[in-house]
Order: sequence, then structure tokens, then C-alpha cells
Amino acid sequence: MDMVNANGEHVNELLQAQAHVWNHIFNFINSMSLKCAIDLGIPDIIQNHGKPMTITELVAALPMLNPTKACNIYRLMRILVHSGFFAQRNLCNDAQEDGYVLTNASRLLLKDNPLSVTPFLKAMLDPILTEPWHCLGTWFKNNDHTPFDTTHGKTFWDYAGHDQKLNSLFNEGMASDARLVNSILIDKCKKVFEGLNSLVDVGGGTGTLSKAIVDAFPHLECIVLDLPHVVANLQDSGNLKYVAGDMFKEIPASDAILLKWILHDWNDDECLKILKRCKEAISRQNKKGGKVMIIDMVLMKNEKMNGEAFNSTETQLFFDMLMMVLVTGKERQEEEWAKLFFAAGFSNYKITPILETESSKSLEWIR
Ligand SMILES: C[S@@+](CC[C@H](N)C(=O)[O-])C[C@H]1O[C@@H](n2cnc3c(N)ncnc32)[C@H](O)[C@@H]1O
Ligand SMILES: O=c1cc(-c2ccc(O)c(O)c2)oc2c(O)c(O)ccc12
Repeated sequence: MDMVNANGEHVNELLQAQAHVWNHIFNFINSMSLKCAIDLGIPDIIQNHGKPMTITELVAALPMLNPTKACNIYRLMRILVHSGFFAQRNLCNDAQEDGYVLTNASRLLLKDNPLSVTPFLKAMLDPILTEPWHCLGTWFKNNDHTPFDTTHGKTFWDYAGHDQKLNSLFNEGMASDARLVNSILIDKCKKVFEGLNSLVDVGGGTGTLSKAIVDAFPHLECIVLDLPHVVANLQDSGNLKYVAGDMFKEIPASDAILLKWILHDWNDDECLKILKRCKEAISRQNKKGGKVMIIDMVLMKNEKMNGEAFNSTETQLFFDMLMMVLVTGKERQEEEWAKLFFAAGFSNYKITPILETESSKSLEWIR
């Protein structure tokens, strides 16, 4: 029944609006509850238990747990069951107890899972990366390039270059996410690598994708170009070489260039500079031209955003805001990508969707 209050407002609509606001105020609690479970090592403890784990067994297995806090672990597990990171199974024992089990989501958080997203979670939820969100409003009124700059007084990249904790957290986070994409990428996009003799993975990080590529294409000479603090101490192996450099200054000559999650870090002018350096590198190697392979997100069209694809829309918009807060980048719709490519002098492009929230673009540049 739709009650109307003394002010003539529809109470149900008011309560729904308040619930919507509360949900958005407290959304961060899901992220921080998950981070707490990782900090306590709960997914691995349940995995190592080998069968559904009762709350009593879980509490007993938590290292360094202050006994006075033990009574609150069930509350943490309750919200994580609700958000789909754990489930409960009846043990069918005399006490008819329930035990916690992992779900597909928490299996991706196990330390030994090669596709583990835990490094990525730790990077994204580290205070260095979450603090800038408090400066977003201030940033809209100041002259800083990013809220990250407002918070830390330097760019995300400069900070990573001087803070080993952020550097390793971020590089491991990218590597863990890259592992998830690599197998899909090499299976689905094998053709783009065929016929190439050389490839530069620009901003290739610690080389997770490049290692997978040279394993799949042993004849390919591959260079990972990244900032000195990223590739320092990384050893060349076989036809994979690490080069410290700045993609805005020079990119080693090559048949092809790979840009995975690079251009979304940068504004349009910066992207044009990167793409022009890519063209120079290819032109030095092969006068007939070559290709730039871009693995990045293609934002869905506005009308689709308001349509059925709610979850992937929200993920895409999360990344777009992340790029606004941490770096000078943005996520782009196809029209925005096309405008960039043609402004950089490329003659055409082809988009090959890889994942629901991301697509790869293989740029063909013919002189
Ligand atoms: C979002 S990460 C992507 C890493 C990797 N391509 C991947 O997909 O996992 C962006 C990368 O660009 C690198 N980068 C930033 N500025 C750079 C520059 N001026 N020259 C070369 N690499 C740079 C960073 O160090 C980082 O490794
Ligand atoms: O937190 C980050 C996450 C990502 C990221 C991770 C998985 C994806 O599938 C993706 O498309 C982007 O990219 C970043 C980045 O590019 C930065 O420069 C700084 C931070 C991040």
C-alpha cells in the first residue's frame, strides 16, 4: 500500500530512495570485508581444511586472532556468504552443523591459484590507491592532473618508481590479471601474431603476456619496454628481452607493437604521442608498415549502458572512474578509439572482442 506522509510524500518511494543512497554509502564495506578475509588468509585456510569448515574450526585455525574478537568472525563470514565469496554446506553430522566452502570467486583468491587475483585485490585496495578517492571533489576544483597527484604530490608512475611496495603490488596485480587474459588472448587472437618476426610489448610490465607469447611463438623476437623501476633486475631469456625506457621518447624498431592496458591510462593527446612513437618504431623496421595490437576496453554504447548489461556496464564505469582518479586516462567507446587511430595516421582498425568487459583491437597501419 502506498502511504502518503504529512508532507504528501509517498513513503514507499522515499524508503526506496533512502535504501538506494544507503547502499551506495556502504558499498565500500563489501570491498573492505573481502580485503579483511584475504588479510586473515581465510580462503586458503578453508581450502587447506579439505572439507566444509565450521565456524569453530575456522576461528581455531586463524593465526594471531585475538580471542576476544573470535565472536565476530561469523559476522564477517555472514556478509561474505551474502556477497558470494563463501557458501555454507550442512555437514550432516550429529550436531547438524554448517560448514563454510569456497565458491568460484574465492577460488580465484587462493594464493597458489596461478590465476589468483589476490595480488590485484591487494594493489587496488591498498590505502595508496584508495586514499585519492577522497580528493576527487577537491580535484575537480584544482589544477592537478589527477586526484592521485592531489593526494600524493606526484603521478601514479612517479610514486611507483620511488615506492617499492606500490611498485611490486601493482606489477604483481597486473601480472595476475594478465595471466587470466593470456590463455584466452593467445587462443582467440593467434592469427594476429602469425607472420611476425619481432614484437615490442610497450608498457609490458614484468612480461607476463610476452612470456606467454614467446612460448606460443618461439621464433618471435620480443622486447618488453617499460620504466626502469619495473624492468630493473628482470633477466632476458631466449628471445625475450627487457628494455628500460620511456614510450613517449622512443620505442625499439619492430614489425608490431603490443599495447595492453596502456592507452586507457592516458588522455587523447598523450595517446596520440604514444601511437606516433609506435608508427615510428614500425616504420624503422619495415617501410611497408606493420600493426599495433591494442588490448583495452571498448566502452559499450550509451544506449546499451542503460539497457540490460547492468553488471558489465558498472564494471566498465568503475574502470573509467579508476582511470580518472589514478592516472590521466579514460575508457573509450569505439568512436573515440577510431578518432584517435585516424588522427594518429592509421589507415584502418579491426576490433576482436575477447572478454565481456574488454575487447582487443588489432590496428593495421599501411603507409
Ligand atoms: C596498466 S599497466 C599495464 C601493464 C601490462 N601491459 C599488462 O597489461 O599487464 C601500464 C604499464 O605502463 C607502464 N608505463 C607507464 N608509463 C610508461 C612510459 N612512459 N614508458 C613505458 N612504460 C610506461 C607502467 O609501468 C605499467 O607497467
Ligand atoms: O588498478 C588498475 C587496474 C587496471 C586494469 C586491470 C584489469 C583490467 O582488465 C583493466 O582493463 C585495467 O588498470 C590500471 C591501470 O591501467 C593503471 O594505470 C592504474 C591502475 C590500474
